[in-house]
Amino acid sequence: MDQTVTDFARAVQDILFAGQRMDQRGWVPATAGNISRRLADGRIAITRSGCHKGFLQAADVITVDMQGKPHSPENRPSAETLLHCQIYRHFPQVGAVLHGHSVASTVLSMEEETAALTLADYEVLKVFEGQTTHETSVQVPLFENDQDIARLAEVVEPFFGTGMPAGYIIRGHGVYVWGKDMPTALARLEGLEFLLACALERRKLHV
Ligand SMILES: CSCCC(=O)C(=O)COP(=O)(O)O
Ligand SMILES: [Zn+2]
Repeated sequence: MDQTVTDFARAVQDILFAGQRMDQRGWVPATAGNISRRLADGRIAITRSGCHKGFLQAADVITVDMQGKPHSPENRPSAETLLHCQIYRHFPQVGAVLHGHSVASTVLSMEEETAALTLADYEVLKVFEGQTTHETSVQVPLFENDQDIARLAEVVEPFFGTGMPAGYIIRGHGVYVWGKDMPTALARLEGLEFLLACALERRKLHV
């Protein structure tokens, strides 16, 4: 079989699996969230806008170019496609991007008054690249939500230069994470969501 076809078919399987996994964990309620995978030929495979991520069909995965333009004009890619493309442009080694709307990321990002969530002293911090001990802290940047995704991307843009080890959160909206491939991105998301759930539990204990 043609290599381009095989690569796209694998990307579709990766995206469907990720959607089911994220749905099982309660991170993509209703039609929330979006999922993408870089293809070997430079295109991006991404979820169609408005699909439930737990029940994705192969036809719900479409392709866009690095500027977010769909290859078939009748296809409407995720409303947040530009945020995926931005990550792929900044990190050539990134192969998959995930966006979810968990309770913990939504609530904590609305409650936190500073510009980042600090996650410190957790063993699971080691899920993030370069972390070898629990005696450390990771800053997850928080950005104001904006329905204008191009404008939101402009606000996020400068942070790529400063290193964003864990991903980022849009306030009251959800989290973005990425990895070299889909399993790595899913592991990062699982690690980050665990840490956010811990942080939320601790805040509840301390009220
Ligand atoms: C019901 S969630 C609102 C839109 C959103 O934030 C999201 O993640 C899903 O948008 P998409 O266009 O990718 O389906
Ligand atoms: Zn969203």
